[in-house]
Amino acid sequence: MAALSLADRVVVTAEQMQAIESRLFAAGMPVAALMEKVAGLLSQRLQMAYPDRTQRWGIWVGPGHNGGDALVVARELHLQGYPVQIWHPFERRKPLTEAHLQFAQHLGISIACDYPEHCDRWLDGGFGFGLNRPLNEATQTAIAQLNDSGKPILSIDLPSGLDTDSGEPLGAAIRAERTYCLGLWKQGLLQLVAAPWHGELERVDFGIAEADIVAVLGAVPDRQILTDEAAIAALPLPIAADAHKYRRGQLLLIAGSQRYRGAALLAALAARSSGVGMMTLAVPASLSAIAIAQVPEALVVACPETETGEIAELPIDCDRYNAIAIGPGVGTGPTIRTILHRVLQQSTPFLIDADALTVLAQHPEDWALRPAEARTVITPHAGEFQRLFGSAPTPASLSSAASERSLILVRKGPSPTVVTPVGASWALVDSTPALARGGSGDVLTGLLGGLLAQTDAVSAAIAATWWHSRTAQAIAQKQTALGVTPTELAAQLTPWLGQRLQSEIAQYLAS
Ligand SMILES: NC(=O)C1=CN([C@@H]2O[C@H](COP(=O)(O)OP(=O)(O)OC[C@H]3O[C@@H](n4cnc5c(N)ncnc54)[C@H](O)[C@@H]3O)[C@@H](O)[C@H]2O)[C@H](O)CC1
Ligand SMILES: [K+]
Repeated sequence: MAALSLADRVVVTAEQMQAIESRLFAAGMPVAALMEKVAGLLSQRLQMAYPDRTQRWGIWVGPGHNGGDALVVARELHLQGYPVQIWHPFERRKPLTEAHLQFAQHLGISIACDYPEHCDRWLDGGFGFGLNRPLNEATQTAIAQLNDSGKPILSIDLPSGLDTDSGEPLGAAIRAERTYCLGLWKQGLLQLVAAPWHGELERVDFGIAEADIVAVLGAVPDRQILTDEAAIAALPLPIAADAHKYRRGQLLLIAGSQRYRGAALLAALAARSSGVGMMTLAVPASLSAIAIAQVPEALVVACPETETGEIAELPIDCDRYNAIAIGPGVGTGPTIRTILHRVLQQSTPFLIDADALTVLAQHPEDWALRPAEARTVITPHAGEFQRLFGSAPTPASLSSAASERSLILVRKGPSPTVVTPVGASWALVDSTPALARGGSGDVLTGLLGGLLAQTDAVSAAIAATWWHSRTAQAIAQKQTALGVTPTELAAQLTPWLGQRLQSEIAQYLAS
C-alpha cells in the first residue's frame, strides 16, 4: 500500500490554512497562478463527473477567492461547451475575482444579478475559508433560493455559510450534494453539525509541499484524518507465531438485562469478530442459555439478577482480564452503579458505553474512582456526550473532556472521531447514516472491547471505529442503507475485513 502524504491526513482550521497559503505566496507562488491551478483541477474533475454538455450550470460567485475559483471553473466549462450562467449578487469583490468576472463577461458568459432560474446544477463559489462573520439577510435569502431550487449543488472548499472551524452555519448554509475540499481537510467539515450541509466529501489535492504543512502544524499534527492506512496498522495483525489463547487478549464483557437481551448478543457477536483470545460474557442468569447458543466460544457467566432483570452482582474475579467492557443493555439500576464502581477502581483498560454512561452522567463524582494512569475508553453519541459533559461535542469540548477525565473518546455519528487525553484526534471522513439505529452501538462496543483486550486503547479505538463504519458502508452499498441491520453488521465484520485486506493477507501467508 502506498504511503499517504501528510496532505492526505491533516485537518486544518481557517487560520492554519491561511498560514500555509501565506507561506506558498511568500515563497514565490503567484496568487493568481495558484487559483488557476486549483480551479483548473476542480474543473477537470467536474467535467469527468458530469460529461453531459446539455446541462446548464449555474455558478454562484461570492466576493472573495472562493468566488474567483468559481469564475475560473465557469470559464473552463464555458470553453468546453457547457451552457454556463453566472450569478453574482454582490457589489464588491477582491481584485482577482473582479479580473475573472470581467474576463467571463468578455467571453460572453451571461452574468446575472438576480437569481437565474433554469439551471440544472449549481456550483457554489460563495464563500470558503475566508467567511468570518454571519451572513447578511440578502445572502441568506440567496442561499435559501439555491437550496430551494431543488437542483444539486456542488460546493467549492466548504458549503457557503459554514464556519471553517466549527462547521456551524453562520446564519444560513448551502446544502450541498458534494463538497470539493481544496488542498487540506477543513476542521469544520468533520464536525457533527456540518453533516446536514456538506454531502459527499472529496478532497482536491494541489500539491502543497510537506515542509509548508510541517512549518504550520508540526511534524506530528494533533488533528488527523483516520485513514485506512492508520486503521490497518492499528489492527492486532499479524498474530505472533507463538500465540496462545490467554495471550491473545482476555475480555470481560458485561452486558444485557431482561429488557435488553439482544444488546448483549450483538456486542458478544462483534467481540468474537475482533479476534479476541478469550471472552467472558457476564449476563443476567435468564439470558445465559441463549447467550451460549448464540456465541458458543464465550465463557458465559450467569449472574444473579435483580427483580427488574438487571445484573445484581458479578460473581467473578475481575482482575485477570486484559480489558473489561460494560454497557450494552445493562440498565441503569443501583447494582449497575456498584459494578461500575468495582471496575472503575481497577487499573484494567475499561470501555464504558450506553447505559453505563447514563449511570456515570447521573453520578459524575464516580469518575474520581478511576486511577489516573488507567486507560478508559468511552463511545458516546452526541446525546450521551451532552449528558456527560453538559455541551454538544465540538473540537474544544471533546478535547477538554478527554483531557480532564483522561479518556480515549470515540464520538459516534457522521465523521466519527477518536480523541485522546493528550489532544490528538483522528476523524473518519465519512461514515453512513445507516448506522443510526438501535443496536449499531452495541456492535461497536463489542468490537472495540475485543480489540482493547488485544492492543493499546488508542489503536483499539482507531481500528474499531474504522472497521465498524466501513463494514456498514459496504453493506449499504450492496443492500441499501435499510439493509444495515446490526445483526448483519456483526455478521459482516469478519468477511468485510478479509476482503479489504486481501493483499495484506497474501503477504502474511508469504512471509
Ligand atoms: N487554500 C488555498 O491555498 C487556496 C484557496 N483558494 C480559495 O480561496 C478561498 C478563500 O478565499 P478568501 O478570499 O480568503 O475568502 P472567501 O472567498 O471565503 O470569502 C472572503 C470574502 O468575503 C468577505 N466576507 C467574509 N465573511 C463575509 C460575510 N459574512 N458576508 C459578506 N462578506 C464576507 C471577506 O471580507 C472576503 O472579501 C478558499 O476557500 C478557496 O476557495 C484559492 O483560490 C486557491 C488556493
Ligand atoms: K463555497
